[in-house]
Amino acid sequence: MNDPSADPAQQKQRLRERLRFRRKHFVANLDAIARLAAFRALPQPLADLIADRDPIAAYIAWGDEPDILPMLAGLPLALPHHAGRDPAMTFRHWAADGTLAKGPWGPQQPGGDAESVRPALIFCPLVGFDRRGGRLGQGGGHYDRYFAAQSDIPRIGVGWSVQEVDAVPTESTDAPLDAVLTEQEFLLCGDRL
Ligand SMILES: Nc1nc2c(c(=O)[nH]1)N(C=O)[C@@H](CNc1ccc(C(=O)N[C@@H](CCC(=O)O)C(=O)O)cc1)CN2
Ligand SMILES: Nc1ncnc2c1ncn2[C@@H]1O[C@H](COP(=O)(O)OP(=O)(O)OP(=O)(O)O)[C@@H](O)[C@H]1O
Repeated sequence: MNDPSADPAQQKQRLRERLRFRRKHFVANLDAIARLAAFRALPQPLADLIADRDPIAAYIAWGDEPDILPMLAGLPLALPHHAGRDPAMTFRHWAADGTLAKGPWGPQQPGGDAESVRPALIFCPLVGFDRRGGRLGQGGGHYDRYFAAQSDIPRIGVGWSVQEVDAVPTESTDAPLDAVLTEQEFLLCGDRL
């Protein structure tokens, strides 16, 4: 379990491995109907929160991440974009019929001609989370850097319920989530939303 002598970065890396394993098995064993239903409907409090926000940053699901695009259909969207295999991440406008290309870190991203934009709210994929808004990502610090630079943009983590832990180890560069969406609940964290 948690090794208190390890530094937070090491603790996070161990936790990532455990939670990716847990996520993989959870998704592989999901009942077909439950899988179809998961993340399909916007919970009403969340629908109220994102109304009139333009654009909303989503992501193209990668591996076992939840696919939130059906839930956001019809809304003005942006997606993360990397110009190269470095941590600098921006967001670009994307319409459902817009082109996508494989990005340098794996996930699909908008094509080169898409316009750069500042999202009004960000949905970000989670490897892990806790109920106070602690967030564990892929470990690149990509979202962390963006959140540090644009700290006023509300950020909502998205993950499967099995990705919850008691407390995500924190470092000084971590920015807490304002809310978490799982297939089971929409959880507000802190008092920004
Ligand atoms: N869907 C999606 N889009 C995203 C992210 C994400 O986590 N998910 N990102 C979040 O930053 C950014 C891209 N950066 C990424 C960095 C690492 C990995 C990743 O999955 N890396 C390894 C994990 C480590 C491993 O297996 O050792 C992998 O391929 O599984 C994915 C995206 C922007 N777009
Ligand atoms: N604002 C920042 N400026 C510089 N380095 C940063 C910043 N935020 C995070 N980092 C560095 O990025 C590395 C990865 O951070 P962390 O383990 O928190 O990633 P993560 O939150 O899981 O990943 P991501 O943000 O990509 O989802 C750490 O070494 C951290 O120090």
